[in-house]
Amino acid sequence: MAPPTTIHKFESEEQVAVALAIYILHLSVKSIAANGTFSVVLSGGTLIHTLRKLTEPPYVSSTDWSKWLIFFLDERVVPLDHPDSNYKLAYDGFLRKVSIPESNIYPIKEKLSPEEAADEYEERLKHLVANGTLKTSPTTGFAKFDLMLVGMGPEGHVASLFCWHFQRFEKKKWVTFITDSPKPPPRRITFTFPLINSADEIAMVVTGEDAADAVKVALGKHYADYYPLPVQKVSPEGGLTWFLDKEAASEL
Ligand SMILES: O=C(O)[C@H](O)[C@@H](O)[C@H](O)[C@H](O)COP(=O)(O)O
Repeated sequence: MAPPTTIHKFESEEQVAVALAIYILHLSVKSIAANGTFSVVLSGGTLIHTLRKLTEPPYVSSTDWSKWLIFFLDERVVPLDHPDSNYKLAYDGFLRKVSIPESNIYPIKEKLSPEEAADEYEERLKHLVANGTLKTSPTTGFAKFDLMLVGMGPEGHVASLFCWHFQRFEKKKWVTFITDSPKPPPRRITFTFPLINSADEIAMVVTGEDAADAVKVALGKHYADYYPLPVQKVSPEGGLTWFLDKEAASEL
């Protein structure tokens, strides 16, 4: 059965940021009470800016940051201090402003090829499942994160799973790689759909008018028979919640 999908539309990106912070904090309290931790997967892109309210009062003091575990949905294979690094983006815009212990943050390993970096990240996730740090999905056997925060490109890509690129069809691997990403830089690693869809909760966070056409394809009523965009394959075991501003929702 398809998971429940909730669509929130807001007048402004500022309202998206506030609603997103409240939604995340609510989930953090629930997960920490249930598991003792809150495992969160971050995208790059505009999402990190939209997370800004979490770092500000009153939200910043409404969660136990020491229980958060941070992972990366996709990452550019560059040094962690490179301007293209999603880790650097997340660190500068979010992580350095809150008190998540460094040992709870899982960036990619540097100085590996894309293939090696993907394999190493997958092995690390499997180890965290084996030692009980991460939950596992009883249905798929993949790791089950409490929350994935997913952005979407204007042509409907999510993570580094792009239209017309085979990585979107991966069934077995947890993490794979791409060396010809149409969005620069070309060398990246990315979670696969089976891992993404094993999540408890996914928030699709999409703002700005560039995204409006793909939002219409993903959520509109008349496009179901066309070849699906990557974003249309997002279907987590738990809930799916869309956060849209007026511009992103303008074609709905
Ligand atoms: O490496 C990346 O670029 C991101 O992780 C990517 O998957 C991003 O989430 C989308 O491209 C949306 O990006 P925007 O929100 O900037 O459009």
